[in-house]
Amino acid sequence: MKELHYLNKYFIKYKYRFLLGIVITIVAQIFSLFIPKLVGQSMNIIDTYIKNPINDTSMIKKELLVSLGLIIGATIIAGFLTFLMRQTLIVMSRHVEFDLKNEVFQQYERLSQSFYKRNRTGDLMNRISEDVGKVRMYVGPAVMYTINTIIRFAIVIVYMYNVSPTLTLYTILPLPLLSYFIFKLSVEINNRSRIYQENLSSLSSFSQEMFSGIRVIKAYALEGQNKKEFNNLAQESRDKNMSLAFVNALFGPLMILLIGLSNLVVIYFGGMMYVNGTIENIGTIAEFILYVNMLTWPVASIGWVSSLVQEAEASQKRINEFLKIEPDIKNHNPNHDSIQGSIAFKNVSFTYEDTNIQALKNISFEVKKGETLAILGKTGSGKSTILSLICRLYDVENGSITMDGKKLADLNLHDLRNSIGIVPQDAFLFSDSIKNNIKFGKEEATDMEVIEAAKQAIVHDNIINFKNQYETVLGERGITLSGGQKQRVSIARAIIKDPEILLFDDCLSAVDTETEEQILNNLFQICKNKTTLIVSHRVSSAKNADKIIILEEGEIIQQGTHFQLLNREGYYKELYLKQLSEKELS
Ligand SMILES: Nc1ncnc2c1ncn2[C@@H]1O[C@H](COP(=O)(O)OP(=O)(O)OP(=O)(O)O)[C@@H](O)[C@H]1O
Repeated sequence: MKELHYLNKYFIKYKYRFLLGIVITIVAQIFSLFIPKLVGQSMNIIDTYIKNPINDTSMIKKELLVSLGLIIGATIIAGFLTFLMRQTLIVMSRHVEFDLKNEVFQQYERLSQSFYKRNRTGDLMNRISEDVGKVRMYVGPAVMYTINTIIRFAIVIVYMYNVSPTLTLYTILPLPLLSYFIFKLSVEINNRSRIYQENLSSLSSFSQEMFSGIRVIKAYALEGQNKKEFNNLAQESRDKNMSLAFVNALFGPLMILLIGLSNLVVIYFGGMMYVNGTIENIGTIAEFILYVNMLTWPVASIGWVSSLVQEAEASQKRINEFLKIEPDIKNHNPNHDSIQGSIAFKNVSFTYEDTNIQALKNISFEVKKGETLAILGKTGSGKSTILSLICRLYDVENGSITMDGKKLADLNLHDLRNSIGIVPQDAFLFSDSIKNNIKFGKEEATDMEVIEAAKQAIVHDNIINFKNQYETVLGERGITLSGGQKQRVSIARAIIKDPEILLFDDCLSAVDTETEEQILNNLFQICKNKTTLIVSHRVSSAKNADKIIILEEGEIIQQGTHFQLLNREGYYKELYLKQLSEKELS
């Protein structure tokens, strides 16, 4: 139960609802307990008539009708109160579920990039859906049935004891057995259901990946192979489900068997006691049979609830592990910083912890506010890493990175990231309208601003050719943009933000050179007062920059302006000549 203590704060938060739920449960139990008493009384009326038959039965009929009316009344009130009990306690658990989901999600948002590399998306999704769902079963049904059981037990046993202590003892004797069997069965159901869930998650991961890669699958004609793999997984899933269905099917009959057993005990011992005169009224037996039936579910629920608590404990443990993780990148400065955009790297070396790859070696350069720096180099030479470090997705341990003369780590993290507009290499767009995708950079942007940004990114003409224009939905249920269109929407998103620093990570690779030229001309105007870093493989993207650095295996091998570098033998000149001849050829 240690891990579940974490949830106490939610019980405190919803204490009034919780207390109300307990009060309603007590009142509901009291009303439901009138019923056996009234049934017992009715039986006694009949018993008295059988023992002393009279001609005028109208009195008996009247008494029976009154009893019947009272039974119906008590049943309706008890039913309504049970409904209210669920409305308070189960609804409270839904509130806790909502709060906990939000808490986990907020924690996900806080955590750094490295966390996402260590954990699989499926696991993250499971925490927020499956695990939170299991915890809710503890906060809701488990707590509700425990309260219900305790209250019902306390009241019923007192009632029964007052009527006949001996028969009470016989009645409750088989109940621990019932609870034990139900517990064992619930544990087995949970185990099999976990195995089935795991299998189901492999099946859905496989399908999800297949749908995402459907183009490659079709192009390589791999449908048959995939079908076979899917079939195997689906068969496994079916077998697991059947084994789960088997134990599930035992639950009902086992309950009925054990309830029947308890009833037999009451009938047998109650009958014997009636015969030898230990109990006076036959109605007592009927009353006890109803008590037994009222007790069996709460007793059975002890077993079921214990397995729910076990499950919830395991789930909360996993959730707590995530909630306790501190992000690697923390904000050390609560005060606001106004960022100008002068960036300086001094002897920066950087190694990715997980892969142990040294991406940067002793890098030093400076970009002043309003300047443009182009970074060129072979693939894997460390260009994107420089941009990641500027966004403080990782902290450096060797060397220093400063912004406006202040260490990056000493700046307010939110202000730093807010001052940056980044266009990543793999332009990610959300399954939303084009307009909202662009507005992601500035939520309050007007339609005019959206159109203006799209025009600057040379994607406006493409957008207005779509049937729904800026309202066109992208992604799974919408249209698929071409690589170049995606890149340009992503550029528009950065432009609309109007940040102090713009970082373009090889984001023109999928557009033709003519469009590239147009975009670069526009960017040249937009970026006049902004610090701009352009990562590229093309000289055309770099030639107008104030400074160009060339990276090779994490080291700067050349730096200077376009003309300075053209006058030196080396990577840049070779690249220029190669790309020039390619252009001439085309
Ligand atoms: N998130 C990461 N975790 C671990 N290693 C990484 C990560 N990102 C990059 N690397 C490694 O660091 C090195 C530099 O990668 P980086 O992405 O900075 O190169 P790049 O010059 O931008 O390459 P490209 O031109 O192909 O985009 C590579 O060897 C890469 O495998």
